[in-house]
Parts: sequence; C-alpha cells; structure tokens
Amino acid sequence: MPSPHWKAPVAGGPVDATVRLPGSKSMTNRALILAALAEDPVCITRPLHSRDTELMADALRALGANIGEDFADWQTVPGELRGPARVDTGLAGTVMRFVPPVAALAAGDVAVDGDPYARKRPMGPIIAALRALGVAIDDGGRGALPFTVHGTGSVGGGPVTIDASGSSQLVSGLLLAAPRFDKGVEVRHEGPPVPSAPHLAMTVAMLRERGVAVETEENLWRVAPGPVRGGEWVIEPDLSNAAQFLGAALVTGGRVTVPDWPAETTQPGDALRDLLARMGADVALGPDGLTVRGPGGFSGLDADLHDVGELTPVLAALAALADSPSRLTGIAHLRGHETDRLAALVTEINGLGGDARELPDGLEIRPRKLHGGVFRTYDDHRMVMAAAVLGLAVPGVEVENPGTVGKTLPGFTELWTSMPASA
Ligand SMILES: O=C(O)C1=C[C@@H](OP(=O)(O)O)[C@@H](O)[C@H](O)C1
Ligand SMILES: C=C(OP(=O)(O)O)C(=O)O
Repeated sequence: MPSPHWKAPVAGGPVDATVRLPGSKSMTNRALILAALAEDPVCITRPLHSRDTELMADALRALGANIGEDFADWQTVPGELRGPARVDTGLAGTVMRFVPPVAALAAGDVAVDGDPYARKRPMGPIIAALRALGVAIDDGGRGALPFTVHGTGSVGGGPVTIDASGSSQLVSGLLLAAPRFDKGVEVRHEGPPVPSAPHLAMTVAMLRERGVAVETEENLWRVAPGPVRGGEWVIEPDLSNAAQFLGAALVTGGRVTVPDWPAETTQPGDALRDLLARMGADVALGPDGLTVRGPGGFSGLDADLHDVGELTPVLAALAALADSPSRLTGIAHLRGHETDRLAALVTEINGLGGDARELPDGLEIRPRKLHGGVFRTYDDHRMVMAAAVLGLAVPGVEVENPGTVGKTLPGFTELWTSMPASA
C-alpha cells in the first residue's frame, strides 16, 4: 500500500519565489462574527476559505445569519439570531471562543461541540464569565466542550472578571459580541499575563472600525452597547502563514517575496520581519511586498514569543536547522493550542535526531544533524508547516496526515512544492 504520508520535498537549491497567500484566519473569523451581529449587509472581500473559516460560517448560519454560500467573497445580510442549533467548532479556537457569546444572543438552545482535542482546550473561564453576565450554560460541570448555551435572545452584560492567561481568545470572544449585550461589557483580566496582545488589538480595531465604542486600560476592556455597522471588509493576507515560506528563504539561502504585506497591521505575523532579521535574514518591505533573503547560514533565536505564539512551530523548525542554539520562551499557553505544541515539537524534532527540550514556558533547541523519519502532526496545521521547513534540509521527512493543514491553508503542499528554485 502506498504511504499515506507526504514526502516533504528537499530543496533543489536556493528558492526564488513570490508566494501569494490567502486571507487571514483571525481577520476572516472576526469579520464573520461582526457580520452576523451587524445591522446592515456586509461584504467580506478576499476572506480565507479553510476549515476554520467554513466552520465559523456554518456555525453562524446555524444561528440564523445569512452568509452566502458559493462565492469567493462572502456576502451577508442581517438575520435574526435563533436556536435551536448545533455548532461544530472543529479544532478552531476562534469558533469555540467567539461563537458561544453570540449563541447567548439567540433565542433557543445551542449545543456546542468539536473535535476530540477541542474538549481539552481552555474554555472554563469564558463559560464562567458568560454565566456571570447572565447566560445559562449547561456544561455538566466540565468547564469545557461539549456544552449547551440556553439563549434567551438577550444578554444583560456589564462588568466581569476573567483569567485569560490561557488564551487571548477568551477575552476577544466576549468583546466581539458585547455591542449587542444590553449593558455592553467591561472585562477585567486577573491572573498571569494574557498572551497574543496583537490579536486583542485586532479585536479592538475591528470593533472600532464598525462604529463600536471600545476603551482599553491595562488588563481592562470596555465595550459600549450599540449598533454594529455593515459595509466591506478587505481581509489582509495571513501573515502567520507566511512564516514557513519566508523561512524557506532562510533555510535555502534563497529569496521569497510575499505580496500585499500591509504597511500597518494588527496581525502577529508582522513580527516575522524582526524575528527573521534577528536570525540573520535580509528583510525588506517595499512596493512588491515583503522580501526575505537568506544569507546561507543563519543563527538561532533567543526570543519571548508570548505575543506571537502561533509563530512558534515554524520558528522551532528553523531553530533546529540554525547554526547556534535557540531559546523560545513566554509560550506555556501553547500546551492548550491544537495539541500540546511544546511536547509535540520536542517529540517530533527529537524523533528526527534533534536536540530539543521543554522549558516550563517554552523550548530550548540545539541544532544537530537530523535524519529522515515520520513526523507526526497531531491534527495541528502548523506541525505540517514545521515539518515542511525541516524537510527542505533533511532528506526523508515523511509528514503524517498532511491534509490537517487545511485548518488554515488548504492547498499548502501544492503551494509549497510549486516554489521554484533559482538556477
Ligand atoms: O484571536 C485569534 O484570532 C487568535 C489568537 C491566538 O490565540 P491564543 O491567545 O490562544 O494563543 C492565536 O494563537 C490564534 O491562532 C488566533
Ligand atoms: C493557535 C492557533 O489556532 P486557534 O485559532 O485554533 O487557536 C493557530 O492557528 O496557531
């Protein structure tokens, strides 16, 4: 029987490629939520179509939102939110944290469940916060998926305290639905620092762009009740999904350009400009987009990735191929991502002969000569991307379940294989 694994291609030489990337998952899913809550029609231009965004569209349709089916751009018109409904979150953090507060605004019961590992991802704090805001939720005492939101068609809202150290999405979910709560919301975080500050800034910026009044202080977000305007959203390319392509320039000593890189953005992937430069890349942002050139060898990275945790898997793969050791810290919360990413990266890098170990809040990686082998991906799209980066330099890397990359980047393996080598 042929192997179901994907043989990650070894670079035939320095890559020389321009890679046009689909839209941002985080922006697309926020735009869909805000479209479901808007008072006017919405057009979402250049959205990401992937498992996570299709699950979001389906979830909102199940709640009564009118989101068009068949077009590259998503057209929506306001619809009354209602149950009963069933919502499948898959393994999407944005769906499991952003939809329940919207479900609370629907009249009727909404049953929410997802993939097996989704039941392990942090949900307790947002369930407790919604209850404190007046929402009835039956979770069988688990503080996790699956649960049923008993929507009444309105949410009182008001002040609430939450420990969002496990995920910034616990705060974003409350803020995005809050303009439709009777009293809006005032969310105060208490606990170790909230990760992913750029994603919180994205939530605030996208609410404000739709005319919603939002005030922020340290560890405090206040959203006033009021209408959510409709109109057009133009979704930026997904800059986190640029990581592996730009990384290919570093690994092969080549050149990769990502067009339409925004001059200003709230996306955490913008940090790649600084992080890859620190590893030795030549990074230039110009009219053609962002261009990264690899000098040949490159150094490891000592970085706190608390704000940009989703870049970790690809940076860890680069670290395993670098000329010097790396320490990636501030990312204990990655244990609650699609899988326990710290354990998964250590196991799989070491399975190829590498030297990676877990720190209490991160990873330490010492470069070593690697060999081929099966790289398991744990239903984590970014493990596929990390494996592809390793495979550029290590013959015989076989990637288990490559299709799981469709969570945010369907067609990744084709796009990856089509990157031309220079000369
Ligand atoms: O709000 C968002 O769109 C996201 C927030 C981050 O979650 P965490 O704060 O849980 O890391 C990020 O890792 C995830 O990929 C997307
Ligand atoms: C953590 C991630 O996803 P999610 O939105 O499911 O949390 C990610 O994409 O790296």
